[in-house]
Amino acid sequence: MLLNPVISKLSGKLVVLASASPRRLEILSNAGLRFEVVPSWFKETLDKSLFKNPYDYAVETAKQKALEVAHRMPFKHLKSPDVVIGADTVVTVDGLILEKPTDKEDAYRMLSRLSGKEHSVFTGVAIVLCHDKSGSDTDYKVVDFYEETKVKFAELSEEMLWEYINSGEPMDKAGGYGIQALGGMLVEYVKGDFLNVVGFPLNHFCKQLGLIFNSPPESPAHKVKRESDEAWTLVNSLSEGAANEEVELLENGKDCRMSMQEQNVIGMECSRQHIPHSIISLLNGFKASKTLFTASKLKVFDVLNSSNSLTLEEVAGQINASVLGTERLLEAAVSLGLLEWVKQQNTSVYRNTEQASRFLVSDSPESLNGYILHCNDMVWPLFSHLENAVREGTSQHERAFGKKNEEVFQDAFYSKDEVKIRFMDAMHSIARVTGKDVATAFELSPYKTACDIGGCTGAMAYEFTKAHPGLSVIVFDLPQVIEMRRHFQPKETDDRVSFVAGDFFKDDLPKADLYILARILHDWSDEKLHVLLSKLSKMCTPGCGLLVSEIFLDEERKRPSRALLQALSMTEGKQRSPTEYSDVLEKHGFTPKHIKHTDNLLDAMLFVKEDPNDKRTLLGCSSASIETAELE
Ligand SMILES: C[S@@+](CC[C@H](N)C(=O)[O-])C[C@H]1O[C@@H](n2cnc3c(N)ncnc32)[C@H](O)[C@@H]1O
Repeated sequence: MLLNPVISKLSGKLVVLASASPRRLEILSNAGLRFEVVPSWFKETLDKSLFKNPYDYAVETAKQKALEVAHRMPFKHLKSPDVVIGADTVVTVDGLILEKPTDKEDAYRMLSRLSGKEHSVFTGVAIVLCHDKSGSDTDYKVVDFYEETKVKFAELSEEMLWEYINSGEPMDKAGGYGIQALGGMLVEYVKGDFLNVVGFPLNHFCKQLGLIFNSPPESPAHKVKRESDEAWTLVNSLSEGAANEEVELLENGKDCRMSMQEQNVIGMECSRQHIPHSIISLLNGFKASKTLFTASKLKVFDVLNSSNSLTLEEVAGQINASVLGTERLLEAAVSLGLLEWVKQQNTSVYRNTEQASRFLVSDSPESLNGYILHCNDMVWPLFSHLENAVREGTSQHERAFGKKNEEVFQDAFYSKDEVKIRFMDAMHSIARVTGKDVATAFELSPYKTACDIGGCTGAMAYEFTKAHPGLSVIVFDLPQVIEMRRHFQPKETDDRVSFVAGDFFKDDLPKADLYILARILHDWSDEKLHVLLSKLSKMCTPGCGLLVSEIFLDEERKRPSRALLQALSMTEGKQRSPTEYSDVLEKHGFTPKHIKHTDNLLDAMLFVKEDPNDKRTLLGCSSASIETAELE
């Protein structure tokens, strides 16, 4: 277990990431770190001219971001973090520091400066260690560092620059590009840590953690305790300067001493007997999911939300469960970072973590509760028959629910009102959280009327009208769904959203100049897609748009695993890559124009209906942009 333990050394501590960047969040959570996100309120307004070097500026900004959160949390969040991580990434070229572009013109200026040249990307990182001295008094120790990576851009043509700027990707990124997505196509080479360019130098960070948490050698009496502590190995092995030092590896009760050089020579002799962390996570993954589902179903997060904090007995009383069972559930939830267990005066109480308050409490604006209950009641029983699903290549609906499932939606989801509301709630919760990113993925001002095909509760449609003041949206869905839509009406309704009932395979579709297909196409086979797409193709005049939002597989169909795992319980649908979607859509005259990976569950692709007699520019999209989309 050589990779993860330095991170797991932090388990049990309240670690906070003082950054809203989804890329930093992804890098750190992929590394196995458990943390809460509390975006810093520190404004990035330090006077750059006061800093001798660009990295001094990035480090100071990172430090101020982290300290602001460390100081704020005890008062605003009523809890004290143990460790706060701040980071700031800047790009430097020609002696200038480039941060995030303020608008498209600014992005253009930045990217033209980078064109054809090598530049440096610096990420400053600050790790604030908070130590409670007594009562309200806290000591802060700051460890900071920076990492530099050099990146060379290819020569960028004007069309390429604007194509990239219009994709929307540059706007929230230092230097105006994201190397992990479309921006990767602009890059000729990278010298140094790639993740540093993405926004967080993971390797350097782990080394610093190793240094911070590397305790001095202890007496043999302490070693016995350490045998169960996986964290020990990496804390030592990642310590900076440890290359020639003796490190201690305690594996399965054996104490092997060797230098770091020896470890390299004899390979993983000592660590071979460790089960890889990824396999342990998989072995326990279903237990963790079911813990989340059960806590949601028993309304643990709701009762804690209404009282802020409760003792074990109080939670058990409110959720109407045994004290012993509740204790096990709450302890497991604490270990998963869903709850906190804190001492208050003479008692210990449970509280929701920041993330649980945002995403797990059923009436919070970003609640995923509907989707979680759908996973528990609908997806979980299907997955318990996975072996049969694989053997037979069919949906296991009949085995799981005792009923045939000939028409996916009508039979599985809409046969009973209770099940229908649960399914709609699941769609609603995901659409509310992802809708804004999908709605703002592309410049849509040429379109005035849109139709959200299979738009369910209208949650996505409301995000589109919010984002595009000139757009009105018709939500088209099955009659059984439309009749229930009032259950999900938002507080502020919008006259520009209207609802039409119908079957998209059989009935006429409303006329619009943009059609939205969010999480629709993956549900159907290629044959059914052709039925729907030929109807859409007939409705569309040249220039009409078609926005597909799905989880896109990569071209090798290897990732993301959440899409491939979802496919395991599908009835007749399948997950597809951008090229696979393009292939199907192009057969119906829709040309791919732009793609956006939103970093927020759903990706999006914009297609435009071509005039069969005129393959040239439509709606301001040049043929160069078509090529870019095809390359994707
Ligand atoms: C997976 S949900 C996606 C909902 C919504 N677009 C979203 O992203 O939240 C699929 C939607 O398609 C609708 N649907 C399925 N078959 C349909 C049909 N034949 N005609 C109209 N709507 C249909 C379902 O009722 C459901 O609302």
